[in-house]
Amino acid sequence: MVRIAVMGASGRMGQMLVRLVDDSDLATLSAVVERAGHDWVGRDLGVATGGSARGLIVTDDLDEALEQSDVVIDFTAPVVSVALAHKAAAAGVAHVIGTTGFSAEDLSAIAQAGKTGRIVRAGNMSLGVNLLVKLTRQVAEALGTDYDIEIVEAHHRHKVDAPSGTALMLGEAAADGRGVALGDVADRARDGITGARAVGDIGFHAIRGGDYIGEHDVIFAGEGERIVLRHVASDRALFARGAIRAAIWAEGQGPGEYSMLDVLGL
Ligand SMILES: NC(=O)C1=CN([C@@H]2O[C@H](COP(=O)(O)OP(=O)(O)OC[C@H]3O[C@@H](n4cnc5c(N)ncnc54)[C@H](OP(=O)(O)O)[C@@H]3O)[C@@H](O)[C@H]2O)C=CC1
Ligand SMILES: O=C(O)C1=N[C@H](C(=O)O)C[C@H](O)C1
Repeated sequence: MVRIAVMGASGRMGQMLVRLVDDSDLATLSAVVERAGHDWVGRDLGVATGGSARGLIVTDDLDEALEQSDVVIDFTAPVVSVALAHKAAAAGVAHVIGTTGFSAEDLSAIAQAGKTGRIVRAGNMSLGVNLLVKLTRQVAEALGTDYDIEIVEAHHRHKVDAPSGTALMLGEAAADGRGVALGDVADRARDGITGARAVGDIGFHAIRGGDYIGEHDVIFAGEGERIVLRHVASDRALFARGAIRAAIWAEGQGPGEYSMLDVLGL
């Protein structure tokens, strides 16, 4: 059994992960972590989630949690995930990062931790989206810049980052298919007299509202036709299942920063 610690256990993804690790025949829940001062800290996890006591106390002691675990799964916030990447690497614990919204500096700090630690990081842990990443690359390469690429994503009202991690993965794949760097062609905020669309740009649009779980369209708009690649997530369990699969996979790997494409063999 792979011993899994869940970071940010009270969050939307944290609670889903706790449920699905409990259901897994291959993994066991070794620790649940929340930030210092959180009202779950020191409480039994079962009681904190509205059930009966189960003998697992929510902790803010990360060192102790890492000592008891083989892998830590982390869907929290960039500042938390960057610090944890280094701590987990030093403790010899694999780190699955689902957090999104990283800056370029954050990403290079995580890459640094991946020189000694084992990290799987993906802005989306679902099989469907990772397949869509492969398809987007392929279609972008086949069509070229006669087809304008626009990426539209929709998420719940609580989401704090835009574009979504998934939208950025899809944008990277499209740019890669065209042999360009996304940073050179991304158009992330149109407003006012923008001028006509520049050839080769990749546009991003973020809808925020209600209880959307996560929807992504990659639109290839040409003369006389449009191709739309779409993924709709209708259950957060999708992401949690992918993260647990990544945790079990990471346990057997050497140092490095891996993606879900590695985990899924895509
Ligand atoms: N890769 C993927 O497949 C997916 C990625 N995500 C990403 O995961 C992240 C979390 O999403 P979601 O669950 O909806 O967000 P939530 O806000 O519901 O959960 C985040 C959790 O992390 C906790 N947290 C914050 N700081 C710390 C800390 N120092 N130590 C431990 N826990 C901490 C928060 O506690 P508190 O509330 O007290 O601050 C909260 O419980 C986002 O970046 C989101 O984009 C989401 C779904 C799928
Ligand atoms: O914040 C979310 O909820 C999600 N975040 C990820 C992202 O930024 O793409 C993945 C999923 O779409 C849900």
